[in-house]
Amino acid sequence: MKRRVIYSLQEKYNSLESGRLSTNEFFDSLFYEKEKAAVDSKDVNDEASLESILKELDKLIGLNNVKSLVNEVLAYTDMQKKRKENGLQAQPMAMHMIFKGNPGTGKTTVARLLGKILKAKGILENGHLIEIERADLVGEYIGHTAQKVREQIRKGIGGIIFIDEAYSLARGGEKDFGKEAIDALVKGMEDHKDNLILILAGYQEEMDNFLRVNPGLKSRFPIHMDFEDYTIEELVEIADLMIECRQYLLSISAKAKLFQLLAQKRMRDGLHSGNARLVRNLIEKAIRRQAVRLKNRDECSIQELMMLTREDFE
Ligand SMILES: Nc1ncnc2c1ncn2[C@@H]1O[C@H](COP(=O)(O)OP(=O)(O)OP(=O)(O)O)[C@@H](O)[C@H]1O
Repeated sequence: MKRRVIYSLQEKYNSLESGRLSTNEFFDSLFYEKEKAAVDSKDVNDEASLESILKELDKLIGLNNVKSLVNEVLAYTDMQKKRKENGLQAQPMAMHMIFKGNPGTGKTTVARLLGKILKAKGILENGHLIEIERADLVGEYIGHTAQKVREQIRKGIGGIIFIDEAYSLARGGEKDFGKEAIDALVKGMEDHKDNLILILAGYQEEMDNFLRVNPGLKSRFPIHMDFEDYTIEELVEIADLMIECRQYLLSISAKAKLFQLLAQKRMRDGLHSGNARLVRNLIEKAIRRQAVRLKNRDECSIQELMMLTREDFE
């Protein structure tokens, strides 16, 4: 890229010397080259990082509905760009979302990746995620709520505001400042609709109720995504992924033990047993126990340093 610019610079200088370019034209063309080089290299970087974020998304186990939604969004933005280039109307898409699902089903992880993807696509300026809850929005006296909401909106601009257990905003009924927080949020998301995405997240049933008692909200959140509970087999695949990321290995008997533990937990606590969050906790605990098991050894092979055994999960 640099060589091409320098070469054309030499050419331009020759044109200036021979009088084919005026001094003004010469300098204008220099600015054009500089800006074009910057835009080109930004495109290349964005493409590269988009590819690596999409790979990260693809690696997540299951979540097929999420993956196909991301595909739709990417296709839509590409088509809008092409339509614009051809002089057709291009509508920006409202992308406020509702995420419904139990804890540990990947809602926050997906929201974080979406932020990065939308940044790489040039839809959001920063793509950062701020995670907030009722206490960050609802104040204690008149005027306090509006001030708190404004502050959170300010922090979220250019990225995503993720409100966990969003239905708790409606918890206190008519007299509570929660209703004021909802109204102020709606105003904020309208004011900044081109550079801010709001995601309301929480348990399926509670979210459905929340949207039923606030009918005006539903239409403002055009994208609804259900995060299903993982099967035990999927949880074991998630475990494999987490272990690989941390550069550990799972012995065959450790894997069988992990399967057994996950199935027992699911039997005992049902679908609230923690999904992928439970897997992460079990693995982190096993890693600590492996450390205790090995700490008095004089020497450890690489394999021993990496292997989690059945006893680490007992
Ligand atoms: N499909 C998946 N593949 C791999 N890892 C996953 C998957 N889903 C979740 N995880 C991992 O499980 C952990 C918990 O996920 P996350 O925090 O996104 O869940 P959540 O639905 O937001 O839960 P909570 O509501 O409790 O915050 C994270 O470490 C995340 O990376």
